[in-house]
Amino acid sequence: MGTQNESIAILGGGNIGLSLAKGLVKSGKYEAGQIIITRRNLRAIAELAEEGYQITDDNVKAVRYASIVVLAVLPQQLNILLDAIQEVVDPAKHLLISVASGVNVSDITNRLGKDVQVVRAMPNTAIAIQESMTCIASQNASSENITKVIELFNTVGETVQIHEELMTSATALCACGIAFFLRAIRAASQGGIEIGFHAAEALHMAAQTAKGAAELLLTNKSHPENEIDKVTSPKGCTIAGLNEMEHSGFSSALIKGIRQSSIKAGNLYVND
Ligand SMILES: NC(=O)C1=CN([C@@H]2O[C@H](COP(=O)(O)OP(=O)(O)OC[C@H]3O[C@@H](n4cnc5c(N)ncnc54)[C@H](OP(=O)(O)O)[C@@H]3O)[C@@H](O)[C@H]2O)C=CC1
Ligand SMILES: O=C(O)[C@@H]1CCC=N1
Repeated sequence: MGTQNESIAILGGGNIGLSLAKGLVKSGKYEAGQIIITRRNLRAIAELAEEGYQITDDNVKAVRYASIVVLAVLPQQLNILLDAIQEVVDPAKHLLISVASGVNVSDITNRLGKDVQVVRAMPNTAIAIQESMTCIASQNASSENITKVIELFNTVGETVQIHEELMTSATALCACGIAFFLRAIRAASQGGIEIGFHAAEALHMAAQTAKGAAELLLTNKSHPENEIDKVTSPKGCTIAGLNEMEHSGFSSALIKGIRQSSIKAGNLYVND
């Protein structure tokens, strides 16, 4: 057994559900056998059984098995799932964790018709390598259960507790954000190819450079402009490149993209 005794059901073994499962096992705090993963197309996760995870297409069975239940389906798939597990959700036994974007705690408790404790968590896909930035919020969970969820996600990265009304913003900045930075790294590598590097080495060089930039901020707790000032030699090539990027709307594009994502994140769930 892992160091935790609790069993976890992950309902929706897709991108984020599987990343969470693998991250928890990689952290060493949970064993695969403590985690039961569901999806309708069971064949798509068949190989997980060989890795020791329990897999099933029976959400009711998974909920009965576990004390922590992670809701990891798409927002538009959530109501069907909630209706399916409604009868077996037991407020005295279960703690629900929802990673569904744009779905409030009250949406879930209203749909279930039960005052079960729900903690929302907004991780990103770096959860699979224990590098997630996960935002946590709840309206009705005890501080003990919120701490439990924070500790769970601390095993797969960093966590920050926020007010629920900021969860759509957190989705845009952190969950979608990883894609924005990945696209920036790809663009940098494409520039690298144009100035002489092979694709694979350009990508590696760009990714390690991006990692170094993030580590500088996290280690020094400094502002990006302080670090940028150290790079931009007077009349040099860095400021020439930076200013060219800004003339093309680099910062503006990121800001506008994050705002657009945040608006969309707030409109993902249709409570029919
Ligand atoms: N991807 C990301 O980076 C992040 C996603 N999220 C949120 O996580 C949730 C999942 O997103 P993501 O992983 O990208 O989506 P995916 O489509 O990859 O995963 C959803 C999974 O749910 C399964 N599913 C759908 N209905 C059911 C059901 N009734 N019972 C069991 N399984 C079901 C689907 O498989 P099948 O069709 O076989 O049932 C699918 O594998 C979303 O709400 C999203 O907003 C949050 C943070 C980050
Ligand atoms: O794109 C999406 O809707 C999901 C939510 C955050 C990351 N992926």
